[in-house]
Amino acid sequence: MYTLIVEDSFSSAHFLTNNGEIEFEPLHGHTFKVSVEISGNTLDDFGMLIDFRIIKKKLKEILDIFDHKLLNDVVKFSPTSENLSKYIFDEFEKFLENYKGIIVSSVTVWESQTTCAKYKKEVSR
Ligand SMILES: Nc1nc2c(c(=O)[nH]1)N=C([C@H](O)[C@H](O)COP(=O)(O)OP(=O)(O)OP(=O)(O)O)CN2
Ligand SMILES: [Zn+2]
Repeated sequence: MYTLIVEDSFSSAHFLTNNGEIEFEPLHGHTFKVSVEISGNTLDDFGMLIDFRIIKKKLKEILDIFDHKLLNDVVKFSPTSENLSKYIFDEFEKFLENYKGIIVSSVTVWESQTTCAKYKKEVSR
């Protein structure tokens, strides 16, 4: 299996919420780093799983929704790294429906240099 990894970042403000109620921490900002892993078994005639440029463009399109925004205004869930990684994963999964044999295997959202959340789907047997 081949795996591609594409990274990008966005800068946003957020505060965490608990069932819609503002959590203990005040409004603050991060430069979030996002890493997307795309996997598949078969290369095309160019020797590519999928062109990096296609993944970079889609990732930027998704992250532009968040960039320089208050995340709480953009999404309906509490904007934790976990929830953001699942949101980005789901967007990529929808996008890759058009590309046979290529899946998004994980999305990692780094909130700082030392903390991140990764979302990947359980493989059901
Ligand atoms: N599992 C998660 N825990 C926390 C998240 C999250 O998304 N998932 N987010 C936060 C806060 O957004 C906060 O930004 C992080 O807090 P903290 O780790 O305390 O970071 P600080 O930079 O403020 O603290 P340092 O001591 O400078 O590292 C909290 N938890
Ligand atoms: Zn934060």
